Amino acid sequence: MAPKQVNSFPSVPLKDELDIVIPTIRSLDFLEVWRPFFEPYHLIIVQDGDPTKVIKVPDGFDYDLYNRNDINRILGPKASCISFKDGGCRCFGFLVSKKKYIYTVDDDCFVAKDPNGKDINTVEQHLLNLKTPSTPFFFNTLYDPYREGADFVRGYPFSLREGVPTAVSHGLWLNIPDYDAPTQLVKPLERNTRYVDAVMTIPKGAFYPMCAMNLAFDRELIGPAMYFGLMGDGQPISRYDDMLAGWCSKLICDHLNLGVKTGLPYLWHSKASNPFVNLKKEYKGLFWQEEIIPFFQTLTLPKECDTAAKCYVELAKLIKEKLNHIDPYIVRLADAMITWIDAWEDFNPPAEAVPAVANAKKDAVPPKKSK
Ligand SMILES: O=c1ccn([C@@H]2O[C@H](COP(=O)(O)OP(=O)(O)O[C@H]3O[C@@H](CO)[C@H](O)[C@H]3O)[C@@H](O)[C@H]2O)c(=O)[nH]1
Ligand SMILES: [Mn+2]
Repeated sequence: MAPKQVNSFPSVPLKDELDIVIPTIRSLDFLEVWRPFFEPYHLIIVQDGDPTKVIKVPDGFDYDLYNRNDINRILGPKASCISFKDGGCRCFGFLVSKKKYIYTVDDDCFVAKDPNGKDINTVEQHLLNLKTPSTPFFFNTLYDPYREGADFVRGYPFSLREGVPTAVSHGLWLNIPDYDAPTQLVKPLERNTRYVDAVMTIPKGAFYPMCAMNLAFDRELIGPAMYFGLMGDGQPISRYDDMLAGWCSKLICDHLNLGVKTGLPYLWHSKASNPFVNLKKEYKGLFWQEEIIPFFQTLTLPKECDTAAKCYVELAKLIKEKLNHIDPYIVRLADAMITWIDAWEDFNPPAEAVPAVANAKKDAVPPKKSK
């Protein structure tokens, strides 16, 4: 029985281990309030919308900024799998990063305070979540057993106390909650004021609505599954970018015995997007999901799928085969999932790839600009 890991916050920023990916179609002024926590890290900014618009990055940050022209130049025909005019474009940042961990955050999210009035360093908490094990096979009723001041409760099998590696850390939001359009419409003034001091592993076999506003993950474990789909311009659906990635990544985490955590850290979500615009963007998802989610709930991947990429390719095939009756879009989506994996492997060659070829491809990506 392995000694229980007692976790403490990483003492220094782990800038060599983590990139921060920000999709934006507006402004990056929000970075000012995050400076104490974000400045040590490399930012990958994915500028959506009009590439001729100049989006200013506040001085002092180390960043690469990619607009649509860069994405097209770098990916060539494979750029077709990256959404345009939807926050899902952020997954381009996941593709080009070279770091083990990714933290992705929206540009209308700010630093929240904990009940003691202390500013919450979301990066630190996410790293802690990712660096400590998950417990998907048996629920610990005292929540995260690896946390200071907690442990496994009586009756928790000792054979399961080592836990499994954590692949995803899903943070939450105070103020504007991530509601769908119908809920936003009927509860326009509702604000989330409840700070729940807990981190929980989402049990194996359970799915969840993954929101990308405050999300971190281990690229090496689950990166290939973090594709944010074909959304926005020219597509029949939007605002289901992170939902798709959530369903796919959770199925694959369950298959590979990896963990997904939700809860701390919180951030402050400031902007309520227009519920009528959102309804138009997401309405197909509201009814498609009633069929898509049971598909994921009843799916078993073959045991030969022993990496996230292999699982993802198999999943794309099954989606194309089993869900194409929903809408012709599903076929395009499944094809785009394969294109994504092709692009992923151009930048992140599988271990068995020929080093010479892999290096040539990897070096073909000059960033647009960095400081
Ligand atoms: O066309 C676009 C629209 C937005 N973005 C960037 O994406 C994020 C989120 O945008 P926004 O805050 O307007 O969206 P919300 O309604 O608050 O939240 C949705 O976004 C996803 C979570 O991230 C999910 O779909 C919903 O929860 C901002 O950074 C925008 O700048 C974009 O790049 N292109
Ligand atoms: Mn928002």
